[in-house]
Parts: sequence; structure tokens; C-alpha cells
Amino acid sequence: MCNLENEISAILTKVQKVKPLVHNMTNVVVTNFTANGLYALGASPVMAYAPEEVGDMAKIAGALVLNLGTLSSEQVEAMIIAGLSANAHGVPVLLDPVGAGATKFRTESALRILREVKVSMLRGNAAEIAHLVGEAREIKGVDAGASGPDENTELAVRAAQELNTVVAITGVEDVITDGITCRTIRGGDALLTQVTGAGCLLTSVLGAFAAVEKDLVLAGTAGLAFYGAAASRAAERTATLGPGSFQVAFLDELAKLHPHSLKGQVAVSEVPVALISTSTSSSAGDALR
Ligand SMILES: Nc1ncnc2c1ncn2[C@@H]1O[C@H](COP(=O)(O)OP(=O)(O)OP(=O)(O)O)[C@@H](O)[C@H]1O
Ligand SMILES: Cc1ncsc1CCO
Ligand SMILES: [Mg+2]
Repeated sequence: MCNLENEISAILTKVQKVKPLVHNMTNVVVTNFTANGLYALGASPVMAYAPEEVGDMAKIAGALVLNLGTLSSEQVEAMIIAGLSANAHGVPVLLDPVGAGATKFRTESALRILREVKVSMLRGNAAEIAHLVGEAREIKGVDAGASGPDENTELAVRAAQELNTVVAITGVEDVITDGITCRTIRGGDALLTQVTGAGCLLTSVLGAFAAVEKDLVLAGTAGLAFYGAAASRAAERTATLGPGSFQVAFLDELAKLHPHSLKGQVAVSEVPVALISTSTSSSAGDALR
């Protein structure tokens, strides 16, 4: 498993070297945090929304991130223009279906984008992803409800197979899968749930990793692992202070990430997909502890 750690670390180094341009069509709540988080990581953010320009911006980006957090029908149309341009130019498209399941418009818009655009990676909390495959799970606005199974490997594999994309489900434990390879990533800190946009920034960070690595399960594993490591380190310093201090420390820790930052902070496990489809999953040992 040392090999996996080396491969993951090399992707971080590549992000820091290439500084990929990430085109974000995101929500009004998290725009500034997303830009600052991408800068901290070493990437270049740009936000562009006008239907007249999104096609041109998407084609020069390293990745396009579509986030439905404060969507309007006009924005969905612009996202489809951007997505099709990205598809035509080989630019990976990431979708964050914020609040899917909370309203019909959100669920239908996410499904429409998945139908009309080739989405490379879908990242959401368990409730959002569940609603996209017709499984009802408690969702409170943009937050996953407390109920539901602890493990999301089965849901992630099913979603990846049915929606034909790489799926990342985040929560206490993160999962990433293309329906064939499946990994869980355990790290981070519950303080992330008290900072708005921790999930939205994560999707954009995954965009930066996808921009430099074609194997999207590997890119996603790296993005999830380093994001968790930065959060764990920030929480070590600020847990007694609160979410405001944590948010600032988290940006600082994203900027300090280096290839050895995962040590002792994050556990990555391979989960055999054959076991997932027949029963609830079982993890096959920690890879990075
Ligand atoms: N209880 C927890 N303990 C540790 N890390 C967590 C916990 N809950 C979520 N996270 C981490 O928080 C980050 C955001 O995931 P989350 O599932 O909360 O996204 P989200 O619901 O889409 O967030 P938002 O919509 O507010 O941006 C991920 O890195 C995830 O691993
Ligand atoms: C709070 C909130 N509402 C719509 S988007 C958003 C940011 C976190 O998803
Ligand atoms: Mg979210």
C-alpha cells in the first residue's frame, strides 16, 4: 500500500507545480471560500457564469466544477453550455448536487446535467447521492440528515454504476468509486460540518486533482486524503477555539500540504466491490496509517 501513498503524494506535487485553472460555477454562499481554498492548495480559481462566456472559459480550464447550491434555471442552462464545451475539449467536469432531494428542482436539475453532460465525477453527501438514484434519505436543506447507514460504499458503487461516473460520497468516512475500484478515506474532523462550503470547496479541490491526473479514482483518493489531512491538522490546533479559528487554520493547512502530510492523519482502505454487492462492505486494512 506504500505504492498508493506514493502515487497519491505525486498528484499533490503535480497540483502544486501545474497550478491548474479551475472554472467554478458555484453558489453565492461559498464563492469566496472556494477561491481562497483553491489558492491555498496552489491552484488557480476562476468563477464565470455568463452564457456568453462559459464555453470559452471551460475549454481553457483544467477542470469545470458545477455546483447547484443556489441554482436558477438560467444558471442550469449556462452550466450545460459550459459542460458541453468542457466535454468537447477533454476537460473533466465535476458536479456537486447541493441539496438534491430537498426540492424537486434540485434533483431534476442534477439529473438533467448528468443526462446531457458527461460528468467525470459526482461529489455529494450521502443524502444527495441517494436521491439521485431514487433512494429517499433524510436531507435538511443542504445537509445530510443524521439517519442512514454509517457505511456508504454500497450506495456509492450503485450510483457510479447507474449514473456512469466516478462517485465520491463524503461524511464521517469518505468513499470514492467508479463502480469497479472502491476506496474509503477516513480523516478530517467534524468541525468541517460547521464551516459552510466545506463540501463545496472539496468538490473544487477534487477538480484541481482531476485536472492533473487522468485516473479519476486515484485523483479523487488523493484529493479526499489531503483535504482530510489538512482538516485534521487544523482541528488539532483550533478545536478548543471553535469554527471561526478552524476555518482560518484550515486554509493555512491547505497551503502547508506536502507529500508527507498524510502520515498519521488519514486512513485509506481498498474495499472489494464484489463483497459490496453481495453484502454490506468490509474494509481491507488501513493503507496509510
Ligand atoms: N463527522 C465528520 N467527521 C469528519 N469529517 C467529516 C464529518 N462530516 C463531514 N466531514 C468531512 O467534511 C467534508 C465535507 O463533507 P460533507 O459531507 O459535510 O459535505 P456537504 O454536506 O456537501 O457540505 P456543504 O454542502 O456544507 O459544503 C469532507 O471532507 C468530509 O470528509
Ligand atoms: C448554506 C447553503 N445554502 C445553499 S448553498 C449553501 C452552502 C453549503 O452547501
Ligand atoms: Mg454539499
